[in-house]
Amino acid sequence: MVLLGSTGSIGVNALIIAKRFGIMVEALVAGKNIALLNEQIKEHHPKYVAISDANDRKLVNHTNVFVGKEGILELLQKTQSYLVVNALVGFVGLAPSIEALRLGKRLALANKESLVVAGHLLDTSHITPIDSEHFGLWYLLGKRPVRGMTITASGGAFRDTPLEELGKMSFQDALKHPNWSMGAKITIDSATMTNKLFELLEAKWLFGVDRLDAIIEPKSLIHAFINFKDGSTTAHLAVADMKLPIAFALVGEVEEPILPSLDLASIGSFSFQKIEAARYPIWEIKEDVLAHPTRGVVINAANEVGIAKFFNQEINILELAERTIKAYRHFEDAIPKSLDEVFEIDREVRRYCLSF
Ligand SMILES: NC(=O)C1=CN([C@@H]2O[C@H](COP(=O)(O)OP(=O)(O)OC[C@H]3O[C@@H](n4cnc5c(N)ncnc54)[C@H](OP(=O)(O)O)[C@@H]3O)[C@@H](O)[C@H]2O)C=CC1
Ligand SMILES: CC(=O)[C@@H](O)[C@H](O)COP(=O)(O)O
Ligand SMILES: [Mn+2]
Repeated sequence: MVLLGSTGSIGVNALIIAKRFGIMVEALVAGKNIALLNEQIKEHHPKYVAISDANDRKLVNHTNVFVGKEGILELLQKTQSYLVVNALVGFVGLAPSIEALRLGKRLALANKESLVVAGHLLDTSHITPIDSEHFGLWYLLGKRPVRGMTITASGGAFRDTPLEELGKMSFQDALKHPNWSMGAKITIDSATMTNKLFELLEAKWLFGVDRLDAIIEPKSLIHAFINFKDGSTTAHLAVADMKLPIAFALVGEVEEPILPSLDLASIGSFSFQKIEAARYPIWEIKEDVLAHPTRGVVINAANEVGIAKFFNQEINILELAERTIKAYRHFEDAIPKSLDEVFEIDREVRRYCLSF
């Protein structure tokens, strides 16, 4: 396989699964964590490697090193592997997703931003999602007609913070996810509920279902529900650990233990809460976004600019969502009809969001 984002939270888990199932690792792509990349090279012996920064090339213990965004595409073109795992974070993951699909490879996709910004332009029949909720939905789907789908949210780092204190919370506070250990960007998206908005779009493009919703389940043990036309609802439950969705994405069918079963008696109870826009302002536009799912590129670009500003302490977490909503309303006609237009709109929205 080819693994993009090998030094991240999903990347590290993907290598654990690859080792367990004897999957050959043909190429590794990382960003700035060269120390970990070197350890991975030593253990997995990839034929090709790519990194983000040319200055780090001399630090990499490998002779076939590609560099930068173009380098990732060149590396993909060299590889023979059918399976590409895209665990890059953010918009930077889109071009490699497009290239992997263009090359006829199967795309195991953790980089949900690819689907958020261009889901209507990608061939999802060649994509296997690596996301706990979408894995849950896929696991539950059978032949029976579906009425709707509901995914769960943890509520993120600020689910119990008094509303009047939200504006004072720091980037570091937002990184304290209650249940999952993940990279910084998705953890911030979880605190703002933008991750769940993205996941609704992801579900829309993957499953083609229009009735989509999300609900808070604070234990992150229930990941997804399917409401069938007949009135039945089924739920997918599993320990909060990405190794299960990753194993299925890498291996296909898995018939051996990946995670322990849940002990329902010790869990005792489940509770559910509505997602309120007072705590998660991004939720104000949820219905509109679901009615206009091709506008995800605007939300993503504004959100990425906003996260950088939140990190630099230029704005607080409520302003992050407000700015995204402002951009979403400003660019209401920005509907990409081609992949080129996705890149164009992304650039334009970033310029706009940096101007205020
Ligand atoms: N973590 C999770 O449990 C889940 C994650 N996802 C999605 O999976 C994706 C990855 O998330 P996660 O693993 O948490 O993120 P991390 O931040 O932990 O990892 C991101 C990876 O991408 C690499 N990277 C970032 N920018 C570049 C670049 N310009 N060039 C090359 N490599 C780059 C990083 O390299 P380095 O660290 O070396 O700089 C790292 O290997 C995201 O889209 C996220 O939404 C989805 C569901 C669950
Ligand atoms: C592990 C995973 O799939 C994440 O996307 C998770 O859903 C994030 O947690 P939240 O439910 O807090 O967004
Ligand atoms: Mn998820």
